[in-house]
Amino acid sequence: MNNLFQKALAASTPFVLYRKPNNSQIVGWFQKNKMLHTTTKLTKSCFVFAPFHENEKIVFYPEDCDITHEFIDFSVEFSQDIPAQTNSFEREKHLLLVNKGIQAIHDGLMEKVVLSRKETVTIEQDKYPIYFQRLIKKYPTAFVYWFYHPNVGMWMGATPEQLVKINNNVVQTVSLAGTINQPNADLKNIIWGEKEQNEQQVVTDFIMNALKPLSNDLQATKPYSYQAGSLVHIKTDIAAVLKNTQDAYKAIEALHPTPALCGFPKQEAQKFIIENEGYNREFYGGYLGEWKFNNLDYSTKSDLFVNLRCMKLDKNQAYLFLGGGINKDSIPENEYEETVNKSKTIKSVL
Ligand SMILES: C=C(O[C@H]1C=CC=C(C(=O)O)[C@@H]1O)C(=O)O
Repeated sequence: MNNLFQKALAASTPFVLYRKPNNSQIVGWFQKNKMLHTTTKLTKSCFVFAPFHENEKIVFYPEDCDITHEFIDFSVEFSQDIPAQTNSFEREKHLLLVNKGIQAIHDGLMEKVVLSRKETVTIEQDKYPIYFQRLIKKYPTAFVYWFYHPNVGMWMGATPEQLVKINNNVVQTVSLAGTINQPNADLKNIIWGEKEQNEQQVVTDFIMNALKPLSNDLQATKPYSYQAGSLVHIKTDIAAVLKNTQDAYKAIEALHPTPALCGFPKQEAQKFIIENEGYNREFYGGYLGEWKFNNLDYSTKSDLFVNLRCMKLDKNQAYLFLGGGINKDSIPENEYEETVNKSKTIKSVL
């Protein structure tokens, strides 16, 4: 087993282990004490763990952490896939929520809202490292992480969605939305429905408008099909050259949370989520990763991901966070089914 796992298991102090997409190294940040560092604005270089709601404090690990890199050197067994089970109470609850969202869209309150539910699964506490190893092996193109802070809790996930990759004055991001369940899909030949195309276009338009004031050179690819585990999404790659490198953080403030996790218009969707979802998303739908900023020359080199396909771990329980984009063409039963399919990303490693 990698030394990093042993170190994480023995740690009572805050840590994060992560493996970037298509990378053969695991990075570990270990804080030297139990302090909880929070901020409302990212200024110094750090590992950031930001919540979904912008008015809640951003957690970060400062750069003076013990930072270690280690090549992936383990093999791990997979247990048999447990078929995803339908809980009729959870299903009814989600159908009611989605129906309410569709009604609000028909009433003209908003165009799109991402509605989610939190599902509890029984797990084995001594298998946390195994769950993490399985995520690493199973999702080579995802950002896979294991985060722990005594005041925040333990989180783990395998996200397919980059929030931003920033290299000085170039910001790269993606519009990722629309879902079908199709393992090993023939990506070139997928025909997307209107509901999914619209759902993703809302995200692309929002990102382009958010970045426009900060850039004179903004480009987007055509939408294409992207495999994330057994699911396929629609994806557009977007790149902006910033007028001012100092605006890197403004780009994050303008983007987060995008309509891939929140909705459009942002304020209305966020209000609807708070008033109707019935639980606090905490760090689900937030973002995490490396924020590198040098205020002497204003250089930035950051790699941040949206926190989804994730779970919060508490002893022998895992809480899975499962959401989906709702628009005027949504069919509630299909939306529930989509959350069941999304739960397999995590359930297949438990
Ligand atoms: C909100 C989630 O996924 C987002 C990312 C890709 C596709 C999505 C969708 O089809 O609804 C969501 O916007 C989630 O996995 O919890």
